[in-house]
Amino acid sequence: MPKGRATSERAAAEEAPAERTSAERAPTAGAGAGVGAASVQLDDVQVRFRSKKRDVTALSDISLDVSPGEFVAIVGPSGCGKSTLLKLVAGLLTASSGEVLLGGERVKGPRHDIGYVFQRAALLEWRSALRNILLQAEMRRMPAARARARADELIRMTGLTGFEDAYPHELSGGMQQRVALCRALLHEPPVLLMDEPFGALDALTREQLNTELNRIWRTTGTTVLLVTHSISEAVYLADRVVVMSPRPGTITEIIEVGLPAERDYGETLGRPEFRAAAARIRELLGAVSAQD
Ligand SMILES: Nc1ncnc2c1ncn2[C@@H]1O[C@H](COP(=O)(O)OP(=O)(O)OP(=O)(O)O)[C@@H](O)[C@H]1O
Repeated sequence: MPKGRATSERAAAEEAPAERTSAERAPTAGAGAGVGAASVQLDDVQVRFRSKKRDVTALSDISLDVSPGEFVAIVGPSGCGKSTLLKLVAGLLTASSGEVLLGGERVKGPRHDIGYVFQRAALLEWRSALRNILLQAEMRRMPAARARARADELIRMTGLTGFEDAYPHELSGGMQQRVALCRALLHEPPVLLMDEPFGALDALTREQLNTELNRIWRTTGTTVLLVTHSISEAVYLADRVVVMSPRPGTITEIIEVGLPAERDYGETLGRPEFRAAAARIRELLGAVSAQD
């Protein structure tokens, strides 16, 4: 295999890269029934980026406790530090002050056990959908039979059956994002981090994927942190929505959505709890952001 290709394959798998600790195998408190989900805690976190040209405080006074199995959405104006917050949890960035804990353990460096999904699916074009998903297993040396069974299950859940041998260029944007989601979930991560995963999709595909993500979250029981610019996506999917202020990002308010875990899309959008939460978030964000 060419060297560049091997490096790209490693980088792609790193999106959701080893073994969970016993602390992370705590029972799931949320809606799901499945894998061990981890808690996430940020305690008085501040992040400053310093260079010769500028000194930017991206996050300030961030304290947040996410229970195992909980779904938390993060909304806020562009540049308020949402992606920075996810990178802290993944250990890709270190806080300037304060602490970040995953499953009760301090995050000291990149956490290869988590799942990460980005706006762009970042699939390897020379691998089929199934082989893109199984890349995760190869990098982790998961037993082949277990990996294949899990991949098949995720493929079924995401409606990709029949497209296992299709290459990325043969898949729609929504299907590519489904493959990225399967890859991120293959090793049953204790935490799934999603950074605007559906931002580049059309409204209808986004709705479908929201419904699938709600079902997958309930089935796997993993903890999810989702960054989104869509208020309705945040409220439809989350147990709680964290609303952030413009830079330096602080937490303005945390909204309890108060909806049952199982959510029919159309029915949920008409519910008073949904409308109340969405209205409050819109009010908090004011004119500064958010698509809907
Ligand atoms: N590696 C970095 N070096 C310097 N500054 C950075 C770095 N990463 C982020 N920043 C700055 O930190 C602030 C927060 O960035 P971040 O990407 O977290 O915002 P965001 O809320 O995710 O934005 P968007 O919604 O536009 O994606 C921005 O001002 C950005 O310029």
